[in-house]
Amino acid sequence: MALIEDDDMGCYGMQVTKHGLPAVWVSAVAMVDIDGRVLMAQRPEGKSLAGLWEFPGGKVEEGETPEATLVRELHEELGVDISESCLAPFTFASHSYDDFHLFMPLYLCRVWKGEPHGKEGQKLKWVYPHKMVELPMPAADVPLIAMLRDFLS
Ligand SMILES: Nc1nc2c([nH]c(=O)n2[C@H]2C[C@H](O)[C@@H](COP(=O)(O)OP(=O)(O)OP(=O)(O)O)O2)c(=O)[nH]1
Repeated sequence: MALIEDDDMGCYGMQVTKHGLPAVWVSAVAMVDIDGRVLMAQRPEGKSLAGLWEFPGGKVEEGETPEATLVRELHEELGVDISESCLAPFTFASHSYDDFHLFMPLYLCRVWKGEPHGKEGQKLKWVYPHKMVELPMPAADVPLIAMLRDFLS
């Protein structure tokens, strides 16, 4: 007998939290350079949370693993190629915005091919974790800063 019935699971991407918010799964990565700096990208005008600095990544599409999302997103957004085997699970964010609940695994990656550049016009910045508090970031990301600082410094 299945431990969890299909009806209990709901359709992928249609889950709701107890507060009635739709669950949105986003996969994100802290790309770490040789100096221990992390690549941050600024959300462009016209998007939600515009102007805030975020970890590269994006929404997990139906049928995708979070690792596959990052391989796709980093290629599309930054023009870099990564291998799934170079993605180390690090931590996650779980945060209720007004209209959805974000679940966001955060990976670490130290190896990639190519020089990251904002293919969609987004600004990029390499930031030491102890300087991240100075950057405006999405609310979901704020608890992740201390974890990166502790781990990387
Ligand atoms: N990539 C990324 N997204 C984040 C982070 N923190 C955070 O709250 N988010 C949110 C912003 C977006 O609502 C969502 C990512 O969506 P997305 O980047 O794939 O798509 P999008 O800009 O078109 O999103 P949207 O305008 O439809 O909200 O996750 C982060 O560190 N990295």
